[in-house]
Amino acid sequence: MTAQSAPQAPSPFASHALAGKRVLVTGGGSGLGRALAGHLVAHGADVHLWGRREGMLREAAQEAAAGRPGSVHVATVDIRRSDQVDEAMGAIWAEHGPLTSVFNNAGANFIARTEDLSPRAFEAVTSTIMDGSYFTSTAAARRWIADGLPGSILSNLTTWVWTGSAFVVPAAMAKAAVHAMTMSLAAEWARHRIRVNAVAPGPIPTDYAWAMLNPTDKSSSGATQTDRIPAGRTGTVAELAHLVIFLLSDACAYLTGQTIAMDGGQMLAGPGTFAELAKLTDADWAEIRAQSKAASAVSAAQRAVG
Ligand SMILES: CCCCCCCCCCC/C=C/C(=O)SCCNC(=O)CCNC(=O)[C@H](O)C(C)(C)COP(=O)(O)OP(=O)(O)OC[C@H]1O[C@@H](n2cnc3c(N)ncnc32)[C@H](O)[C@@H]1OP(=O)(O)O
Ligand SMILES: NC(=O)C1=CN([C@@H]2O[C@H](COP(=O)(O)OP(=O)(O)OC[C@H]3O[C@@H](n4cnc5c(N)ncnc54)[C@H](OP(=O)(O)O)[C@@H]3O)[C@@H](O)[C@H]2O)C=CC1
Repeated sequence: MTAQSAPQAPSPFASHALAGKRVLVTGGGSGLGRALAGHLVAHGADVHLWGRREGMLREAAQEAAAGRPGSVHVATVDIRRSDQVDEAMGAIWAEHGPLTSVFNNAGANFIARTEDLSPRAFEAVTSTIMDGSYFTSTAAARRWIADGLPGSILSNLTTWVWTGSAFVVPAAMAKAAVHAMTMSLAAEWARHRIRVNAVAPGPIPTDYAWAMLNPTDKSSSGATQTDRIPAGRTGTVAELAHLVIFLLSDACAYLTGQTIAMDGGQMLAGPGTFAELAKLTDADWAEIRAQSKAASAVSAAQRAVG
């Protein structure tokens, strides 16, 4: 299969689609969170970026706020620490006003044989994804509920929540836990007008994810190979941004409890399917048809009825 080039995917949304929204993006100093921040600002949102590296957060804010100075704010927060999360959330409420939306995007991951992982390695990954998403979501929601305000929580998961994945077991487990949180809190908090959803992107190359998931020339796998994706390419930040903007907007106020995959068909083209036959030529298919029809004719000739 030849790799397809990504379409430009212009935004289908008006530039005010997120006007009045104040969105927290965890893990906003790098990768997807950093790139998404610019799209959120371009659609009218004010954005708060959290992460542990102050320099990167400041650079990211400058980049994202280029079109609207003052629209992006940063704070250094380790989301594994509930005390830090609560203090930083309180500071947003006090200094900027209530958030409208939380995007649980921060993540930690690396490929490793599970039998080699130390307890600290397991915890480094699971606490970032699971505890961090829980602490951040509840710190915002407690305030929304107390203030009688609506809110929207969105988490950045992966298709491993449905398939699992070998060699990234702590991340697959923790993302599945956040998937469960998404469904559970959607039902619990709908009466407070708090929506809880998630996205599950397929591969969208970012520097750190690829350093962690495909670090050597022997570590390439179906998870990161373009030719194993039916769409023939990886996803783009713009495509993810459009889904995120829609889910954070008021256009889908009745949509809650859902995890939406956007992976070019990757998850559905696993090794137990025939998806790899997309590489066959017309001649290959003609030969396949001839062979299977011949086998069918033999079997038909042996039938006693019909
Ligand atoms: C099946 C269908 C296919 C689907 C395909 C989907 C395609 C792509 C999907 C991508 C999904 C998700 C990707 C990502 O999340 S990528 C994000 C990557 N970004 C990050 O990880 C950013 C944050 N990362 C970090 O902070 C660090 O990398 C780390 C996770 C290691 C945590 O750092 P921290 O400073 O907290 O921890 P330490 O360095 O002190 O280490 C803690 C213990 O962990 C051990 N360790 C660290 N690295 C490794 C390693 N590479 N292998 C094994 N063990 C490791 C370390 O030794 C410490 O343990 P000990 O004290 O016991 O030694
Ligand atoms: N790239 C891809 O193909 C895919 C990515 N995803 C998900 O998208 C998200 C972003 O990944 P990506 O942009 O690729 O990778 P990055 O490594 O660039 O992003 C991860 C971010 O999380 C932050 N982070 C990690 N630990 C903490 C912590 N304890 N407290 C606060 N922030 C933290 C990091 O900043 P710092 O280290 O400064 O704290 C970093 O900015 C992840 O959840 C990932 O699982 C999902 C599917 C596919």
